[in-house]
Amino acid sequence: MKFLKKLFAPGPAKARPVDVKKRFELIGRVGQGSMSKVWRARDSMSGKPVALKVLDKAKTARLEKRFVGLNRPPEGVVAIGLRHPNIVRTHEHGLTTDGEQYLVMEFVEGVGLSYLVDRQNERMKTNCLWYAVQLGEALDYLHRHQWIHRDLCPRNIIVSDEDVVKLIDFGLVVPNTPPFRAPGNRTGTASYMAPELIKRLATDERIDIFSYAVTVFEMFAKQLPWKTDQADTMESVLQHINTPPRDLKKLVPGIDEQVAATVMKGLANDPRDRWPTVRKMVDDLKASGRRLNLLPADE
Ligand SMILES: Nc1ncnc2c1ncn2[C@@H]1O[C@H](COP(=O)(O)OP(=O)(O)OP(=O)(O)O)[C@@H](O)[C@H]1O
Repeated sequence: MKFLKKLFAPGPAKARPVDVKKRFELIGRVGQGSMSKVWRARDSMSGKPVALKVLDKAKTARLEKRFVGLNRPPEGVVAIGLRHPNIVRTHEHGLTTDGEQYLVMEFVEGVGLSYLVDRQNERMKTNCLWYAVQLGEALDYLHRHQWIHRDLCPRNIIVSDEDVVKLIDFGLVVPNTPPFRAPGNRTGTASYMAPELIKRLATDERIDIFSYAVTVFEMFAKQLPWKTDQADTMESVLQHINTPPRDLKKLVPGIDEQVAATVMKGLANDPRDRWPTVRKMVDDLKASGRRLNLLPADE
């Protein structure tokens, strides 16, 4: 309850809207997400390089309609409170003079996890398990702080030049409270959505465990657990929702049996058959990592 009170307590007096074009030197666009524009920028107040994310007003309003009456905290409010080495640090959030939400973040120099999944280069092969563990730590942090991410997938993850995994997008995060766990909308990315979410049943943090397992499966195999000729749509996902996933061990012949089994358990159709917590799944991956000598010495 304390958490809820804090979350919905009236905030400090509203900050003034910011004219981002005046305040920031926009060096170049780095990303076009489906909901926003992101720039590499320099903050004229601090002189520091930052990532500036400006959310599309119309698209954000459409998304908010899906949570009407639930008082969902906006992305900036969620992001500003997160402090974890595997979560991008948000320094500031607010409204632009055009009425758009903006976030100022640390700029992560690196590549998208989607790129590494696709390339399957030496770097990816050597670090795959280590990246998976780091991502799991970020998710465990979110769950311990009573959030459900709802959109975990390679598109929302950057791997820094120092091989540090950073979760970057909190646009669909919801509090892990009864109103948000009730059956309802299907926001997220279709191929990573848990069956209970697709079937519009009650959900909880185990939907993230499913998305995490799909992501890790893809990191090892380059392919999704379910074969599909079609794009990432709800229709194609509905076609395979009741069929078992492909066996990671068969798709990636050299993979360690325990690692493969850990990932497959995260993909169980019934959430009760999945890992009960992401902590348990990450600890299992970590134990394999230590046995196989695939983690840094201090892990
Ligand atoms: N802090 C950051 N540092 C460097 N690049 C970033 C940062 N944040 C975002 N980006 C880049 O901007 C892109 C879009 O960001 P993000 O995923 O947060 O936007 P979005 O509109 O919520 O996207 P979507 O809804 O499609 O997932 C990312 O894929 C990444 O390339």
